[in-house]
Amino acid sequence: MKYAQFVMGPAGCGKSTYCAIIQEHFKVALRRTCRVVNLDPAAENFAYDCYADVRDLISVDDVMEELDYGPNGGLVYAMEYLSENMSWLEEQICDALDDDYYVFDCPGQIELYSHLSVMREVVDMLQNEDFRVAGVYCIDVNFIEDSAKFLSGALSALTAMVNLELPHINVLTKCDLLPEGADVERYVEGDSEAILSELRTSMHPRYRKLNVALGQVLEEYSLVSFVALNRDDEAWADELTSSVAWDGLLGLKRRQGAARTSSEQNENSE
Ligand SMILES: Nc1nc2c(ncn2[C@@H]2O[C@H](COP(=O)(O)OP(=O)(O)OP(=O)(O)O)[C@@H](O)[C@H]2O)c(=O)[nH]1
Repeated sequence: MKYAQFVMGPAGCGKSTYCAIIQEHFKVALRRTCRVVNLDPAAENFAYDCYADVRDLISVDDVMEELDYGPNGGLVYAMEYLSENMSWLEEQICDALDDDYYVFDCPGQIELYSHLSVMREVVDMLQNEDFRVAGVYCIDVNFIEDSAKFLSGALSALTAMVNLELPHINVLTKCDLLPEGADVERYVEGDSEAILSELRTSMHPRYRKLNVALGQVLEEYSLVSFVALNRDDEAWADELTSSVAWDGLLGLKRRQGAARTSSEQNENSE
């Protein structure tokens, strides 16, 4: 079994930063390699060591220049090109061994998770190659400025979850930007009642039934809760590996055990 995280979320929410943190955590704390694959043909730069880059196959800049497309049309064209050339991605992961760990830095456009099929095709391909894949959906703290924004962020996470049918974890990024005393707990703990009660006062009564129904949907999918990430908090990544939910979905703790065992074996044999 090989492992992969599919890191998704709206543009600029901190996906690449999350990938860089995870890669560093694997290196320093788990003493393991984590291969990060960039799947965003519009990416400009990232802080991680990139193992494979979709821009070697096609980039949005090339599509815009050669076909005179705009950035959104260019992104869709590039991702459809990837879909038609899935063998390129297969080649990038064909040397993956049992227990290897990959993280895929995905583009943010919601179309890719609502009605276009390419991301699902990538997941299917990985699963066929014996990867256990988990979805990690990032939204940043802008989405918790009020409950209506949070609802829209949670629904976009739900869109990705139902389309990819992956075990799914939400991450609330950029928590260092929260104002002092901000009430983040109700989002992190998944207190849908508190969120609905705020919506009751902030939105027109005509939306009340709809909001209650949406709250129920999110709760039933366990989508209200988020793991809070502050890139400057070094303890975060450690907490991640010791969390039962993360371990169960992402296979991290087991891998840590495996890493220790193999390094102990090395020490013993020296
Ligand atoms: N303050 C703060 N800024 C962050 C954090 N994470 C990311 N950023 C900043 O947010 C911006 C976007 O971060 P990225 O990691 O590139 O976000 P992304 O989702 O990969 O962006 P796209 O690939 O363009 O969709 C960058 O300027 C980051 O430095 C964080 O935890 N705190």
